[in-house]
Amino acid sequence: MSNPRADRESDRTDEIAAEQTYVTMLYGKLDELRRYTTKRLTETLRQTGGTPQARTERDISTTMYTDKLTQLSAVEHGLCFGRLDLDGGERFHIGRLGLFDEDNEYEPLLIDWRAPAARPFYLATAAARDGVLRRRHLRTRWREVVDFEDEVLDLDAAEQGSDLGLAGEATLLAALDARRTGQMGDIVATIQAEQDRIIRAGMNGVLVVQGGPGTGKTAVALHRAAYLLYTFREQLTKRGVLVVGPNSTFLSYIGQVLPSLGETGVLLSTVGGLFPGVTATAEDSARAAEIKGRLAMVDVLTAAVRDRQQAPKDYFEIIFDREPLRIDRRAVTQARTRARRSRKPHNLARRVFRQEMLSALTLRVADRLGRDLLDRRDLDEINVELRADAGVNDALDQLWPELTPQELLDDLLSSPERLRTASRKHLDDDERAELLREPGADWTPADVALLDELAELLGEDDTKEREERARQAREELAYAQGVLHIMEQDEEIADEERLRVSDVLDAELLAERHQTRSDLTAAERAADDRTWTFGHVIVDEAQELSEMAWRVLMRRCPSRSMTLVGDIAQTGALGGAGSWHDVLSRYVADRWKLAELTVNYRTPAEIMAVAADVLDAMDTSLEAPVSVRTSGHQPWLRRVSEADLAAELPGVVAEELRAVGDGRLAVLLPPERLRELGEQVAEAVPDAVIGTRPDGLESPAVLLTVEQAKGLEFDSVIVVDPGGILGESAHGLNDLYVALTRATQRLGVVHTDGLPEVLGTLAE
Ligand SMILES: Nc1ncnc2c1ncn2[C@@H]1O[C@H](COP(=O)(O)OP(=O)(O)OP(=O)(O)O)[C@@H](O)[C@H]1O
Repeated sequence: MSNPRADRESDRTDEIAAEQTYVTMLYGKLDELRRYTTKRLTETLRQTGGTPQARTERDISTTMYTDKLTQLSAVEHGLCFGRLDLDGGERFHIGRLGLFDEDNEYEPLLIDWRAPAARPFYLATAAARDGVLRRRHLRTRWREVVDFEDEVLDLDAAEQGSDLGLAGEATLLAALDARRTGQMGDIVATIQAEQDRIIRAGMNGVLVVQGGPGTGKTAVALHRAAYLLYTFREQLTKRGVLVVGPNSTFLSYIGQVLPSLGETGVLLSTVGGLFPGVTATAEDSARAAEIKGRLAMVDVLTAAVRDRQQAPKDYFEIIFDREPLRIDRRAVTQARTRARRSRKPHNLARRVFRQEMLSALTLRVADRLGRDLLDRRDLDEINVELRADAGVNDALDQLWPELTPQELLDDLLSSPERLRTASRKHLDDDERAELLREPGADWTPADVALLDELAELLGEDDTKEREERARQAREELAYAQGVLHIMEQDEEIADEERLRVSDVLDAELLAERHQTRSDLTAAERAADDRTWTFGHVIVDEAQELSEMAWRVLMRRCPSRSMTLVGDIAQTGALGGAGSWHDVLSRYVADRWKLAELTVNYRTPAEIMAVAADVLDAMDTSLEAPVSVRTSGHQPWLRRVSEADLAAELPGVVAEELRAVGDGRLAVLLPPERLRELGEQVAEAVPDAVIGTRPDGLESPAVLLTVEQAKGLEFDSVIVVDPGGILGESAHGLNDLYVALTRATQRLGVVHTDGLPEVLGTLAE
């Protein structure tokens, strides 16, 4: 008698075996491609000499083969993760890159997840099948197929499906339930339809992706970068893609996603990292950051620059040609007005100022000598002498100095006098006091936006740099000629018949070899160039950016091809966004599109029920995203007296660490408490570290402020002193909402005095 269950098992085993054969063939193809690419790269690297064109071609090939190899090694895990069975009996396997059969008219063996043909894998539903009969999710471990999940797209099945219309539900839930590693993973195998529509949206214009916590905004933003690079490769490889995140911890959390998708040509940065040569290592108070982020700072900085364009009260004298030469207010203000009217930035307008002043001083000297006796040539000579005179130059430098953004901002923020003059109309005494700092103090992220603004206001007179670069190039060429000459002499002595060095290597090429920058990617070049403009800019946690930070980003993206992802309900920064309209109207009026994500893939329903009350208290019109799953763990609540908190918290943390097993735990505290308690917990619990350390996210337990935890997730979270988090800033409710929604499995709340009302459900 046949046993239906055993039959099903054996069918399944056969199917897995068939898939294994196919997947093994794909890996064979991948290995072959790797060998071929390595060989071509080695051959290219071995070549030398040739025409400039041949060298350029070689450079291009080297970059191409290197990129290809990087891509081929990135797709090793989960190379093939899906299959589509279509109406006509056709079948496609879907994977991390496209593979073709060269022996069979380049028939596709594996379809890149970004190719149009792969789209139904993410979008097809029983109600809108798009020719798809069955969608198969393959689960693999290394190169082995371990299981699969089939979805037959017929309407009966649709009726039994989940309300959220999830694709590959079992595979998705398995991915969501997995332990977190401290590094974000990619989601290519389980992208959901609402996410796919955003990932593949057109590249032009500004797209805002608004979504609650855990809706996959970060994941979508990164997959969109990979999609755009695939689809608009040529355009974007030249200009590069910039992905902006809120802090360096977040950047290291997401750092592996794009490389795992085979994409390396993306610059990941904070706004604070966008000014070459400046590293923002200091921190502002929340209030100082808010003040520095205000749009009014443009006027303050403009005034600060004007303040450096000085005129004497009446006059002053310098010695020229052994006689006093008077520089009076009228001549200076006239030259200053002309220079300002040129509308050039300060350092470029300086040339106009100097020319005007030198002309005025020439006439003054001519008067001294008797102007009637002098002709044009005499006047020119005087002008040249004045220009070369150290005393004259010193005087002109004082009146209109050449300035760097760093010098000017440092002077401004460390001088009560200068700051008062520049900000008289815009800041009050308290606000100015908040900004004052020691001269030479380290830069903060908010300073960087000011430096960038100043770089625009000051401009850069790069005449000298250009001359210097030309001089260096000439020197390198001369050096290379010299080297070749010496080598040739040696060779002539050694062997007259041998091929001469100059036959294979010319001086220009040798000089070029000294220049190491030619093979940099667009992203690498962009990182060193403040004026670089990107092909596309993606901003994560975009709600946190200040007005001044937006100006930095808009400058980097004049085409306004941007994807901005965030959640207005999670705004924590005092100067952050209250609405997307407020942020964008200044730059693109109402020409931006909004896409929304509504399903929460991170936070289980038990935790979301608690967080939803906080959202409701913030704004009753906001809707919490719907959780895709429950975890089976009810959030817990612990009351500890204020006096016992320091003594008891390490025990609470240790107990939760045991409960979470090999998962990761975050302890979130108000900033004041973190300083107080952090060290104590870290000392008492060996597995716990304070979060800003580089290994923070990798360790079993990490202590963070809410701001530091923004965008991150953990298997378990303990929120300490919710009342303190609420009271910390005007955005206390937003911060508490962020804190509560970081966990994928478990949540605990430790409070000291009365439990805040918004967390009432926890006590029930
Ligand atoms: N389609 C998906 N398949 C598998 N995992 C997913 C999917 N979408 C999202 N996730 C997972 O859900 C978690 C939350 O995603 P993500 O961090 O991108 O959300 P977010 O909207 O940026 O959250 P927040 O606003 O709280 O920072 C991540 O672990 C992500 O990998």
